[in-house]
Amino acid sequence: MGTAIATRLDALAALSIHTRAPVLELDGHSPKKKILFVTSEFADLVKVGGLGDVSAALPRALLSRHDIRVLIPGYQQILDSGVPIRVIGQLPGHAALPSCRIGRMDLEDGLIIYLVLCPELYERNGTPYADEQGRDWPDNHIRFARLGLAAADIAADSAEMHWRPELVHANDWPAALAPAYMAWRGQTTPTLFTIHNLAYHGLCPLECTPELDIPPEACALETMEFYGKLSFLKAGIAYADHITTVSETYAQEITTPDYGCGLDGILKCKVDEGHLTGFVNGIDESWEPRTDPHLVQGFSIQDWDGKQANAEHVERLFGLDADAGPLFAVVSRLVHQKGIDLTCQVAERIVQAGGRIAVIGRGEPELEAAMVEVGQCHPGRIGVHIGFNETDARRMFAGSDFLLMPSRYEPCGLSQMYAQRFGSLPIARRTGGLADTIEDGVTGFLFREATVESYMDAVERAMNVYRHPELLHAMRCKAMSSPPFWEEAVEPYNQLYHELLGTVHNAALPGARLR
Ligand SMILES: Nc1ncnc2c1ncn2[C@@H]1O[C@H](COP(=O)(O)OP(=O)(O)O[C@H]2O[C@H](CO)[C@@H](O)[C@H](O)[C@H]2O)[C@@H](O)[C@H]1O
Repeated sequence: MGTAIATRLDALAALSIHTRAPVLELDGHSPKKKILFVTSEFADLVKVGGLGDVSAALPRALLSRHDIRVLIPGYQQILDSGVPIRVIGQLPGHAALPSCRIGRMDLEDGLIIYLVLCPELYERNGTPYADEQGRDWPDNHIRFARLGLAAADIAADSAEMHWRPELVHANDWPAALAPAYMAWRGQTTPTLFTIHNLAYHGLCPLECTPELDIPPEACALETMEFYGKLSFLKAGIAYADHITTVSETYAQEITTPDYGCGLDGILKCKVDEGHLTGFVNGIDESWEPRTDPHLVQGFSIQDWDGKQANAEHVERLFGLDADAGPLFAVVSRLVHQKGIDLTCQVAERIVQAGGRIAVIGRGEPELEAAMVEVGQCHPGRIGVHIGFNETDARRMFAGSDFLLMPSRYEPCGLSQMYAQRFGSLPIARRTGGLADTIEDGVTGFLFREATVESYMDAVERAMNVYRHPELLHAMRCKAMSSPPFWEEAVEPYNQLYHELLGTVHNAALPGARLR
């Protein structure tokens, strides 16, 4: 086993792990283009999961190349952030969508955030999508249609903001009506729609069509109708000029019935037309183990003391026995997607084998309860915190030996890359972005089936590596340098923006986009 790993590491070192996409030759003098990035989360201000991280990092990484600005609802948390807001525009209501104002925030690093200011829709306690009890807001269709329509209005210059985007980049179902409203109104500004998670559709009854000012012809099978409902996500797919998702493997998976969430048919058509591409996410530069201010103590491949200091902190925080057993971490939304039920099932076997587990997460009430119960059965060996805490999460990536991420599907996944960067080896299912970012036996451990047996096989391989410090060290070093930073990961978006901006509207982009 150990020899096999060492051999693979040597072979990889000789070959150079990264294969890079060919770089499109762009005119060095091409001017910065105006891009509106439409999203429902932005990590600095409001974050539920990975969409928040990407929305904060991707536009920043593009700032040197484009005049890119973010549009997001003016949630209570954002108004409370203390960053000054100037009102710069006003938009009328349409059907049941109330009128709103547009606010502008200038962040210290130069990124400009536009806010859709609409107190009756956004100024509430809770998350962007749900109340404090986790129940979806009943008017989410109005709240996020308002976001999409605001983007379309800004693209049409209706808000008179003296800034009009040349391309609109919408993300996930909450922003998906932006390209749709633009298409229904005959606006020709190019649009890009990025799917971060195909499982969240943004469904509402067909009867909402007039409320949302959706033309009746849009409620067809080829456009927005989905099993007798309106699907925001499907509208984004149907109307955007191009669609991306966040890894190459997920881009392929979603064209199959197993992963397509009922949309594999339309997505397959998009592939055939050359309109669907997968680009793996990057990580931002705050993921630097030497200097991250969240950590108890920094560390590097030359100086591991800080990793041990973070491990001891995590042990205390989660009430875990201080001993030599491997420390496993779970940092995750506690939802079916993430295979949390599988982790509950393997937890006892990990403990029996001498492991300890620290869990932080929140999500579906049944999975939260199941996780808490597993923790109560193994005091000192499994500690569970229900909640969301960025500092604790970072210390867990830094302090743990392994990250458990047995996702049933994973569009890209960021947690496994954060773990790698902080020297914790992910144990993950070979799916989506996990398959694209983890080299089995080199920068983590992959297993194929969503079963306890398959999962335990990978856990046992990890435990075996743990017993061979020289192998553990070699894998950690490889893992820490493997995740791409956004500075590099953003280049395919830059190229795609240029292609879309230089293409006749609605004409197919050349070449097979899905590789
Ligand atoms: N309890 C907690 N406390 C603190 N931090 C916590 C936490 N629970 C989760 N997090 C953090 O939330 C983020 C989760 O991001 P992921 O990309 O791993 O998954 P998510 O499913 O949310 O994102 C979706 O969008 C992203 C972005 O494209 C895709 O990578 C992914 O596959 C897709 O499912 C990470 O920053 C993680 O550290």
